This record gives sequence, C-alpha cells and structure tokens, in this order.
Amino acid sequence: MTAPVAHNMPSEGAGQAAPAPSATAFRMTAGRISLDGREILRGIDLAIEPGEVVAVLGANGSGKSTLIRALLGLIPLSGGGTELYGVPPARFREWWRIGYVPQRLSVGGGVPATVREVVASGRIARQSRLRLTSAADRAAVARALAEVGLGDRAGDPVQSLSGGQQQRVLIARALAGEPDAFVLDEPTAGVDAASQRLLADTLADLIKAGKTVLLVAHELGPLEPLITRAVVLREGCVVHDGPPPLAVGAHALPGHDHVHPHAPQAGAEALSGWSDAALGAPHREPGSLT
Ligand SMILES: Nc1ncnc2c1ncn2[C@@H]1O[C@H](COP(=O)(O)OP(=O)(O)OP(=O)(O)O)[C@@H](O)[C@H]1O
Repeated sequence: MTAPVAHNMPSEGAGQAAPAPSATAFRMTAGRISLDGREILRGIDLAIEPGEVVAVLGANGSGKSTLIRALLGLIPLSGGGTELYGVPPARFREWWRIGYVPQRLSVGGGVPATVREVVASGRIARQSRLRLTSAADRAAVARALAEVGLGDRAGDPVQSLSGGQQQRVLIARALAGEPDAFVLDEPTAGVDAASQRLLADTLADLIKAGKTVLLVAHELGPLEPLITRAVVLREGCVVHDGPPPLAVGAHALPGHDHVHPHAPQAGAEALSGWSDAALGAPHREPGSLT
C-alpha cells in the first residue's frame, strides 16, 4: 500500500511530554487495527530499542505497512496502544527524532518541487517558528544530498528523476532531519541495484552511528547483512520475532519457488508457514523459513 508523504510529522495532540532519551524507540502493546470492518492487526506486541536494526517481513497483505504506520501514529488502533520514545503518538512532540521514508511513489505528488525543496522539508520538525531556515538547516540538506549522491541534482524537479533516484530523495529527506530513528517502508521495492547498494552503504553508516532502523521489506537484497532482528507477520500476527532467518532475502520471502534438489527438507520447523506463497515451495533451505 502507498503511504502518504509524511515525514517528521507534527502532532495534533494536546499537552507536552518529555520523552526519556533512553526509552524504547517504538512500542506496541496488544495492538489491534480494523479497517473496513476487517481486522488487519490482531494483537501485536512489539518493542524496538534504540540502536536496533529490525526488518518487518511477511507476505503481501500481512499487515507490514499498517504496523509501521500505526507505530508512527498515522492510523488509530482499535485496541491496545503504541508509544514513541515512551510517549503515546498524540502527545509526542519530538518528531525530529523520527525519519520516515514512505514508499517512493508518493514523492512529488504532481507538485513541481525541486529535489532540494523535498529534502529541505525534512528539516521542518527542527526549525523554530521564529527562524525558518538556518545555516545549520542548509548544511544538513547539502550533507544529505551528498550522502545519497544527488548533490548535482538539487535544483531539478523531483519528477525528472528515476524511481531509484526519487527513493534517494526520500532517504535524503529523512537524513536531513538528523533523526535518532529511521523508519523505511519497502525501501528496496522497485529500486535499481545501484540505489539499493547506496542505501545499504548509507544505512551501514547510520547503524555504526547507533541509529535505530525499522524497515519493511519484501526483499532485503543488499540490506540483508545489516539486519539483526526480523519480525515476521502473517495475517496480522507476529509469527517470528528474533534473529533473521538465513538467506531471508532470497529464499524466505513470498514468491520464492526455486527448487534446490541438493538440500534436505529439515530445518524450518519453528518458523515454517509464515509465508503462504512459500508454503507451496518444494524445498526448504536449511535454516530458512521456507
Ligand atoms: N485503508 C485501508 N482500508 C481497508 N483495508 C486496508 C487499508 N489499508 C490496508 N488495507 C488492507 O490491510 C491489509 C494489510 O495491508 P498492508 O498494506 O499493511 O499489508 P502489507 O503487508 O504492507 O502488504 P504489501 O507487502 O502488499 O504492501 C491488506 O489486506 C490491505 O488490503
């Protein structure tokens, strides 16, 4: 599903709250979401600590994007609760701490914005009302553009860029905000190999710097070695939360039906069955989910 362009979102709620710096970055407790009368998330318990690198995996429609959006307070829960750095989204004020990278097709939206303008919007949550754009803002935007290799495209309309480059613009927008946590919804989907590698390099730097990373993925590709924890959803429930399964990027994801005649059938007991599509696959790689 396509998420709206929303990054470092200002909150509408009442009252100030001061999150503790060391608080759990994202927490959902017994989270339930119903949309159009259908239960999409069915009792999710999840806590992501600062510095963790977590991938949310699962088949199409399993609820990955819904989970991410609910954690950010973009979708109201029908049961349970969520917290951002220890504070419910409606009272959360430090939106600069979260850099959200929505699915790439939502960038631009027909508005003729330049690359620089889109990236600069990532500074909004850090800007004071009195002084809209500071030298620090301009420097952060320039750094972010350089980081994703788009310094020479700053003045170009976003729509003139390729899909992979537009994805880089969204990542640069998140980088520009210098957040503590990055939330990326399908950052590799439909993105060319060069942009995927660049994303992996960028994320590796962020992880080294201690940033929290939460991403949704169908295929991890070059991001796979960076992931330290996988949360696998199936039909709105968490069916695995722990170390990423081996070869998750290539074999444990929906649609994998490659046959390996050399491999045994054992090795997937605990986690088998999370992917409906993969259940039909005739082979399970040792240690993989499928
Ligand atoms: N606004 C909505 N109204 C009704 N149903 C919705 C809405 N948004 C999502 N859904 C449904 O909720 C289910 C989960 O959707 P979601 O986008 O979270 O899944 P996903 O795991 O991210 O899937 P994909 O990998 O295809 O993006 C799907 O069946 C989807 O059709």
